[in-house]
Amino acid sequence: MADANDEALAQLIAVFDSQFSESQLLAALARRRGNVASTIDLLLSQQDPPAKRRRTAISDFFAPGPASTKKPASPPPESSVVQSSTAGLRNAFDLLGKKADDDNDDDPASSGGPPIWLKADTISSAVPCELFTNILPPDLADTLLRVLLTEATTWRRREFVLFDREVQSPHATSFYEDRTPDGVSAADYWYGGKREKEVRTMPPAMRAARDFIALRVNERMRARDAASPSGKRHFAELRGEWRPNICVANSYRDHEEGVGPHIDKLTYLGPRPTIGSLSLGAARPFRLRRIARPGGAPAQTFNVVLPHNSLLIMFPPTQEEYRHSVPKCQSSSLSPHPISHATRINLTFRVSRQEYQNSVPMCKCGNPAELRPVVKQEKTFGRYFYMCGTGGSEARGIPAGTNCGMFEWLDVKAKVSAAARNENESYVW
Ligand SMILES: O=C(O)CCC(=O)C(=O)O
Ligand SMILES: [Fe+2]
Repeated sequence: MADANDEALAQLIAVFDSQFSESQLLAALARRRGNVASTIDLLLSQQDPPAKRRRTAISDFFAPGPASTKKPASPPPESSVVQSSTAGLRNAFDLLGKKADDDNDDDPASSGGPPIWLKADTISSAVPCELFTNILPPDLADTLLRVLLTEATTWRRREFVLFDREVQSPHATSFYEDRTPDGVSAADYWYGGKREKEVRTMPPAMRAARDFIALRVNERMRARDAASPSGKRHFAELRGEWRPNICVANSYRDHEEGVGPHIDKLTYLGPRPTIGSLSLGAARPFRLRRIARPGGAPAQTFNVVLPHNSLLIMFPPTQEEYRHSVPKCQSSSLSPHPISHATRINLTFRVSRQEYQNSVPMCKCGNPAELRPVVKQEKTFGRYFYMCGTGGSEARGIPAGTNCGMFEWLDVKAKVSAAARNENESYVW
């Protein structure tokens, strides 16, 4: 096979994972005379009768994202532990018939062994994560939980259509930022192709928690740098201090709620992010599923219970090699908390990197594209690409929820050199 074809094939596999065989991809590529964007359009149109499209993109819908603006959030209910939801809408887990602990998201042929249960003292030997219990002073953890239970009454549930029924995401979400003079701007925070208008300012208890978490994460990052074979961090990672300026908040009312398997969006974080995840309230299992890849380790499910006031640090390459989820679970697998009862709140602190945030390419819908890692293809493993975040644009004749076929490789080395040049310039200046 010619090199150009190889490259094109790799791009198609990066977009479609295993939805088409190699020969189908090559046939489509030949029909479109080697033009990758046009081949993507062709395959999307073949693959996607409307109902199918919804099904294939379902894990995206479960991933934290903005609520639809179709309906306003309902007014805060009386009890502070119940978040807003729109009466009458079913949660998407129910409609899919998701059973407790069901996480059948991967290729069944490569399902790996039985789930492995991890704890704080065993987790880092199995996955690129560390878990710390009692991370915050207990009073701060309880205060923050109370503050967030109140805030969560106005967090949003995403609404979308699944098998022609309107459903809600099985969790409520909001975004917070701590805007520093050179920090991220709320107005520019886009998610899933939509501008996120409701970015909130971190309340003081959240900032205080963030500071404790940053201390621990930086200490562990330095230790990992020192222990790495080169004694250095991977070149594509964030350089220097980990200063989280954005936070995604999620609330799960009870064991029936959760978030489906996903990889966090890398658009603002860049490749190989480190994410600090604080759990508050009810304790319940969190799941990491290693993605099977030819030439890589087989698929494998790992579970870990995340208790109140614990910090899970997801180091690289968690986002590149695993999907994570909070599966719907048995009520007996959830330990209620005296303040929040069955409700669990999670805060993921993240660093939005200027060099990524400020130069997101636009897709053909006119929306910022999404940055994703190649996860399954051995030849292009380690690379990243931008693609349409399934936004659509009525003005441009691209129906809402439709992928426009935009695809672009990220040149990580060029990005790193440009960032280094900028740093040097600021020293000279
Ligand atoms: O609730 C959790 O532990 C995970 C939340 C999550 O995956 C996310 O915010 O991306
Ligand atoms: Fe996530």
